[in-house]
Amino acid sequence: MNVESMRLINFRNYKNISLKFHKNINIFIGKNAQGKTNLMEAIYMCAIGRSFRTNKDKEIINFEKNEAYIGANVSLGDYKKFFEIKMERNKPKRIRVNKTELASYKELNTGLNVVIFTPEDLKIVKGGPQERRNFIDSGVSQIKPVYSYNINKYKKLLYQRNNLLKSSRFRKDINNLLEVFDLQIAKIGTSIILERDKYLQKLSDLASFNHTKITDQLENLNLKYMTNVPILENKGDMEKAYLELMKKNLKKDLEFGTTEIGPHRDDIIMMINNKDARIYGSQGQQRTTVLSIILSELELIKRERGMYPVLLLDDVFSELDGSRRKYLTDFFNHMQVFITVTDGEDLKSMENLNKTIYYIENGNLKLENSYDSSYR
Ligand SMILES: Nc1ncnc2c1ncn2[C@@H]1O[C@H](COP(=O)(O)OP(=O)(O)OP(=O)(O)O)[C@@H](O)[C@H]1O
Repeated sequence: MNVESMRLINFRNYKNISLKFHKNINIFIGKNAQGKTNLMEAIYMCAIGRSFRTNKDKEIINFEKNEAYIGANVSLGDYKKFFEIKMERNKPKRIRVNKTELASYKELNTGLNVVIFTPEDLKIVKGGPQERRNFIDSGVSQIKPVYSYNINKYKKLLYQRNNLLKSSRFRKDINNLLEVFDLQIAKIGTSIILERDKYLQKLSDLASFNHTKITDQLENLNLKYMTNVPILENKGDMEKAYLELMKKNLKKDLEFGTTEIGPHRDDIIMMINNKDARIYGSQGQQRTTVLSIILSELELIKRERGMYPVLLLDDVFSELDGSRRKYLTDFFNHMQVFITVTDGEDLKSMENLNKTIYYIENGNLKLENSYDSSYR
């Protein structure tokens, strides 16, 4: 799959531009604050329907304007799609695919897949459990769109349950009400845990393979999914065990006004040579862990969707040392990649690869002729 072309109108610092992309490597070179990440954001939005930087669409609209537009022609194997996103101040954004309007951006999930790698991703290792849950949720959603529906439903039910717990003193019917909620929560929570567990097992095998190769057999990476609900083979039995646990914990839940049991407390433990990477990993080891995981995500999407996703590398390429950069570059043959750099020097490892380079200055683009090594 690849993004063939894109039109941006009043999108951040781009007034009105049309871009044609290379089906393999695209590079955006520019000094700081010129608009490189803005382009990554626009591509990401075509796949996921929302930004990776903000939940507020109005921030994306050019400061001086009231509307913004993204249009993108996307090739998905044998067929093509035309995505359009229109944003207006103080109105929900509108999304069209092949000129048909979608009811919500969540419906967009079945089209284009993207994997993004930014310096912020270090949080997957270093940050709190919420960062790791978000990471796993966005990974599962890309290959199983119904999953994000379940996550949203679960969050709503949990919010309502916690509100009920907090108001329990004023309600005589609290036990009956909670019973209704708990049945639904255990059902949806079980599905979420099983999906996460399945995804993480696959991801862990691939990440461990990548990590060993990147580190020249020196390090062994192991990812372990942690949940406070027992994972059982039979889904019905698991739901029952989940409900039992909720019942056992009810006294405590009522006391604190929050729900203890469930996937909102899940975490992923990342072990390098049997030591917790979050606590004992050096900055370099943590970075390599993220790289191993991101590369595994690409492979998982390929397995599930039959095509590699589009890869967005924002500000990370120059941060990697030579051998890691080489390992990453070897993946580039298979997919469309977008890379941002501030300095052309960083691109030496890609000298002989086919690519398109855009120079970016204050929301203006200059295209350097596409370079095709096969004509040399
Ligand atoms: N809504 C907006 N309207 C107009 N300009 C905006 C808007 N949002 C951000 N910008 C501008 O976009 C620029 C930042 O763009 P971007 O984040 O893409 O930079 P970058 O080239 O990736 O920089 P760096 O290398 O520092 O990461 C800034 O000049 C900022 O003022």
